Amino acid sequence: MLIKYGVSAGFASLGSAKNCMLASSAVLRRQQFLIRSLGGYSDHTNQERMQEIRSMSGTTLEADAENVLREITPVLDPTRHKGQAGKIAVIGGCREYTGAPYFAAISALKIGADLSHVFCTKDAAPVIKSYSPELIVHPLLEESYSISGLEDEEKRHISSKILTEFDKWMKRFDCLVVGPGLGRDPYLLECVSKIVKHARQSNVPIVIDGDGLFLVTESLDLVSGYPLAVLTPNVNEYKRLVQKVLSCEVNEQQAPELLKSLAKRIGGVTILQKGKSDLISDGEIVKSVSFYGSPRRCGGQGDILSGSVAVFLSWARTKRKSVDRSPMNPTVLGCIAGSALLRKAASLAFENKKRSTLTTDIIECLGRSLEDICPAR
Ligand SMILES: NC(=O)C1=CN([C@@H]2O[C@H](COP(=O)(O)OP(=O)(O)OC[C@H]3O[C@@H](n4cnc5c(N)ncnc54)[C@H](O)[C@@H]3O)[C@@H](O)[C@H]2O)[C@@H](O)CC1
Ligand SMILES: Nc1ncnc2c1ncn2[C@@H]1O[C@H](COP(=O)(O)OP(=O)(O)OP(=O)(O)O)[C@@H](O)[C@H]1O
Ligand SMILES: [Mg+2]
Repeated sequence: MLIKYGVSAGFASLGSAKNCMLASSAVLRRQQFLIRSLGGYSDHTNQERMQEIRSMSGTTLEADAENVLREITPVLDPTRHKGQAGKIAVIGGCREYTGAPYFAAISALKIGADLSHVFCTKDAAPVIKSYSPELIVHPLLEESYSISGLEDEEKRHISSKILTEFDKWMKRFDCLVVGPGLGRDPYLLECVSKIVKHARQSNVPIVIDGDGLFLVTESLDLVSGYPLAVLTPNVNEYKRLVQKVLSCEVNEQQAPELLKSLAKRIGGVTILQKGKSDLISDGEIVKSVSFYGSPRRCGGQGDILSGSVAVFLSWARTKRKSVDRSPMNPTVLGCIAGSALLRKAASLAFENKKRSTLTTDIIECLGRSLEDICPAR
């Protein structure tokens, strides 16, 4: 069953009937705007999409994303110390991909986390360090090529040293992002599987993205039944997940229902299905973030999203411990906030840069986008 808007939002600030009506009309206006903005396209898929959005109006999925952002973003309190606004670690970065972990880790800082670490392969580390002095970069992981020629016993020894080293850090993190630019090397992925298992034992939330999704699609047990796991698949990653778990093809017509079944089947993990609209489900409710971002599809936007979700999820968990005003799962709140902020920043960047908009331009707009919604004072 899809949750009706206003009941699902559940924030105290939306508690009165009057406020609910105001909020509903704001959502309707947003949907009408979205329908208008899609109206310029004539291809079949977009016609279907318009129909889908119209049919959502009765039982609207659209999250009240700005309110979510306001609710979970902490005030800048001078009594707080370094680390209290979030300590994030990205596990990713290999010989091919150094941009993805950088985008995820720097986005976390730009939003407001205090510390952002990257655990990557030895070869990728100097490159990632050279992008930014703000990141703490650990040249920890090994790929098969760097240990080729070693005996199996030695390989096992290296793998256990990597795990021991990571364990020293793990409990300090509020959230891990596993996968941006991780690559698919079997030795490296085996090591990362062990890291995920340890993180889970320690109840550290984990956002799984990029090649991390390749890993968990092959080994669902890693996340199955873990409520602090968030999966952020793009269109391909989602197709693979649906085929593996539900043994069927993706059906655009029943996207919310399919997503909810998938999240439920993986034991109540939260899934953020990226696309024209971002759809989010924890197996209980489904929410969407649909307002228009940018028509540029440059690589790296999903990496911004995974770093952002990690920060907002951590903030939502902290807020829940202190006030507990929202009945929504903190992982769902983190996804709504991350998706909304990325789309707003992409839209701002596109206003300025048009066709030449790149991921770094979007990252530069994260701060202003959040500031517009939650002024720092
Ligand atoms: N600068 C970088 O270092 C970047 C590295 N990235 C990393 O690259 C690795 C692979 O990620 P991918 O996103 O390419 O993996 P995917 O499995 O999504 O994509 C694999 C192939 O599918 C194609 N594809 C992607 N989106 C599609 C769509 N909407 N419809 C049809 N085909 C589509 C791609 O062109 C690619 O050839 C991950 O580790 C990821 O994190 C990306 O995050 C992009 C930026
Ligand atoms: N067709 C689209 N129209 C509008 N926005 C989109 C569209 N597709 C994706 N997005 C937005 O871009 C964000 C990143 O999604 P995308 O599918 O590009 O991820 P990705 O492929 O994992 O990216 P990356 O290149 O970082 O790996 C999504 O959260 C969504 O908000
Ligand atoms: Mg990606």
